[in-house]
Amino acid sequence: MKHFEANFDGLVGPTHNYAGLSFGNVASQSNAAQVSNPRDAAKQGLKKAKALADMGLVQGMLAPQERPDLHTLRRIGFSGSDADVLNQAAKQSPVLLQACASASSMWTANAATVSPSADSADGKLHFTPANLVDKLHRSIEPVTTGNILKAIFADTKHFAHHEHLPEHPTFGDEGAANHTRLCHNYGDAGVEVFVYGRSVADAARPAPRKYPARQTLEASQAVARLHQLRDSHTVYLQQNPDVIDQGVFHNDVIAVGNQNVLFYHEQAFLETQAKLTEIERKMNGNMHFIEVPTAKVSVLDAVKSYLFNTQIITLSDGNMAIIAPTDCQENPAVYAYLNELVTLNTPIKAVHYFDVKQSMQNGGGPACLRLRVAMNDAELKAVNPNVMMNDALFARLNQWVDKHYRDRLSAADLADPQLIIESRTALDELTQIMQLGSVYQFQR
Ligand SMILES: NCCC[C@H](NC(=O)CCC(=O)O)C(=O)O
Repeated sequence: MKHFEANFDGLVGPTHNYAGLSFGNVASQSNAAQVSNPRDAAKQGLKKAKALADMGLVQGMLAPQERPDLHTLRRIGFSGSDADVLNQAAKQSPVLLQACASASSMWTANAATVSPSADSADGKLHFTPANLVDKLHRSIEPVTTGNILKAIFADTKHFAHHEHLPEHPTFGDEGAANHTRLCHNYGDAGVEVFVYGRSVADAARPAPRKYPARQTLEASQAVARLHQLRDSHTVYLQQNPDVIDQGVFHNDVIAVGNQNVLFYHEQAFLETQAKLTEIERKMNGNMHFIEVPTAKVSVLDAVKSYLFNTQIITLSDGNMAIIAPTDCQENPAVYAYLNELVTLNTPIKAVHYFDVKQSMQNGGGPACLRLRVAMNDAELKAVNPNVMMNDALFARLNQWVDKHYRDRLSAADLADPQLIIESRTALDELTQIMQLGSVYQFQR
């Protein structure tokens, strides 16, 4: 039986826009009110996904969500026809309309936490959608995310789906962005590293002062229980609150792992040495810890370039490659570091750069755009094949984007009643392309 890591990228939705909704996310805040290009955004993402499929990786796509979310707008008291609801919201509270119109589900690293069958006591592959309670615009994602995941990973013999955690700050959960699974071979029981920003129960632990810590220890522990992980193969690690205050709103902005490689910034964690020792012990040794010193790359440069929001992938020859945003090439310190990294004696031998600027401008790099699912042949056979990337799907989705997406979207456009009609028409067609059934409110 073959074991490997599959990546499921978020297809960027038709309402991709810059609304400055994410306090603590520097790019989101600094690009607020810029005009976006949803068509380019979707195509940049598709290109990256296709390139990984062409490199031999198993690559799927996850469908975007219905936006503007009229169901939520009605739930908070806007009424009448769809056009009335949008019009009232735009007049009375543009920020609520923006929160209900974000295409933020594109960052599927925040869709869910995933534990492969090799790690869980019942031998199933587990999914828990993230509740994303820290941000209003993201807190409305988990129900539809769960519907989409169930439509793709439907077979209950292989896949276990949990409800998102209770919607309270105690259980602030950001999904895979704060979770890294390490292993020697993908089929071996791995070590699941949960990185949290604060502990609710242990208020004595340090916490950020300026920006929110989105992930709590309590949420990480709950997910580990649901996924039936063993303590002997689980590590809880606290993010350094000082870097959260410098814009590291998720752990995947400052660290990334693959197999026995952990690539992270010197300032990423608290109690770094003790925790790395625990990881090394639970992995039974043979780890590659690649620590990037501040002297070579500052936290500021890491946040700007998204050096750590890269994907580390294993190629068929066993070597690893980094999938980086072109922003890393444009930052001299980071580019110099990456050029040096491939010459060092680590499994990482190459870096490939992709332009994902439409997403980057909202604080989402290559790693944010994908949900990793380590699996085996038998499990892959049970996955809905219509979401898997290949020449035909790539061509079909590019046509679909050309047909339905706008090439510019500003805040004012979000109230345009035509936008919701376009979005629903597009998504209805997409659910047929991907054979997802009725996953959206407007289809139920
Ligand atoms: N993993 C990357 C997530 C980026 C995402 N940005 C946003 O939602 C910005 C949306 C806006 O400001 O329009 C976030 O902060 O959760």
